[in-house]
Amino acid sequence: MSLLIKNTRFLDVIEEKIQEDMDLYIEEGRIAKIGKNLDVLADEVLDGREKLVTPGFINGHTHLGMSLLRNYADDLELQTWLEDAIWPIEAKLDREDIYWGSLLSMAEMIRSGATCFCDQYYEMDRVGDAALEIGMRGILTRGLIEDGDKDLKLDQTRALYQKYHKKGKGRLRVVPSPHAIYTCGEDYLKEIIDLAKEMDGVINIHMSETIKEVEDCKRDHYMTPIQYIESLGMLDLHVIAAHCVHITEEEMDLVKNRRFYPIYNPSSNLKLASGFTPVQKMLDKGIVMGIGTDGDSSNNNQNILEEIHIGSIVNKAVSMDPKALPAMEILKMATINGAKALGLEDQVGSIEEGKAADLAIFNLNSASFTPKNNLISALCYSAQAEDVESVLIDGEFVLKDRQLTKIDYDNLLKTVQDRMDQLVRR
Ligand SMILES: CSC[C@H]1O[C@@H](n2cnc3c(O)ncnc32)[C@H](O)[C@@H]1O
Ligand SMILES: [Zn+2]
Repeated sequence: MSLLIKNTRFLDVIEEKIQEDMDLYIEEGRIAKIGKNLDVLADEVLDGREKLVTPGFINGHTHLGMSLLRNYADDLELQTWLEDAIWPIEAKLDREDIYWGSLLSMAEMIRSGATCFCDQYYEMDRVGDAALEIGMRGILTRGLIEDGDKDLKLDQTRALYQKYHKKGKGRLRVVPSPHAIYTCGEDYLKEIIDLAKEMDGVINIHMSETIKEVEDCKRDHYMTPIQYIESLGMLDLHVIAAHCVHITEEEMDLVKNRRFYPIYNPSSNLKLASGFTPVQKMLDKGIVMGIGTDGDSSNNNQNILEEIHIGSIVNKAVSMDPKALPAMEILKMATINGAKALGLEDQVGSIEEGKAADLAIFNLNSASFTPKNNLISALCYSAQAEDVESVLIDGEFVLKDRQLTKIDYDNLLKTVQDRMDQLVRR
């Protein structure tokens, strides 16, 4: 199956510009050729004149199964939200709730142009099944909280790795994932680090999200959270570190030459009142960052375009600098730098020959893109999810003319509603 997108524009995150009047030739799931007036025959030709093609966006931190809990527990700070509201109801979620909730989150992500995620949750085999069904790329991480089942959870991570790592033509990865330093003790964290070394040397964790986390860490370990994980040897790994809201300059210096990748979650940090991530400071130190939506009970959606927009403008206001986190910089966080953060830059994150054809195709005949003064600005500041006309993953349409191609969307919405109605009665 081959596809030629003719006479189009695309977001080039390497050259940091919009490439105009280009042809993109996609064959066997890859971007095979990029150029002007390509002389190729394709099974399908798409007129790209009123379109803008971007790399599929990368959602670097999610809890996909949480979509059943959208608008369920609002207006609380992290610890109260988790302990009094979220963990009690999560204990009632079954495997099928998590499957359907994850499918809904994936549908929402695709409908806003995202093609890849890094998810931390429970029942991750069902999240993997949902990803295989809808065709998404992603990292599956079984969230590890230390309790009576701690060894069982490590075994579940091993089993997940055996069954899902590199499945779906290599689109899925499995990575060990301590939930946070405040839910895993020192020995358990060390065991997880050892497990990560046995696997691919990658770890996914919530880091320095709240002032309470930092203060408790200083009280218990006489170190800041990043000094603490360094003392455990975690910084020898590739670390996908969600949040990093309360990170000091010293900590930034500690991680800047390591494979430590903070994932910015602006909506969640705003809604849980966790604080403001010093994104521009970290970027200035050369730290590579991704961006993520977090879960549906702290965001409360999986719209990656909204995250890009909010993430940029909040950072400007907080730093009182309109030049902070400009459109191209945050678009890179959602594409090439997000791919680096997840260790997937050889495969995705940019429109380059040889990379997987994970692409979002925007329809420019919309208010958000009219007039076409600056398409990079439009993607960050005015684009809407409805402008995402089609999405390809591995060269296959997963969204075509706003229709999800692999699943029944109406049935999905109905099933999630039914399951939530049942859940509250359980
Ligand atoms: C053990 S699976 C993942 C676990 O994380 C919870 N969670 C969701 N959002 C956050 C957040 O912002 N900080 C910390 N923990 C979070 C989720 O509800 C699951 O219980
Ligand atoms: Zn999270």
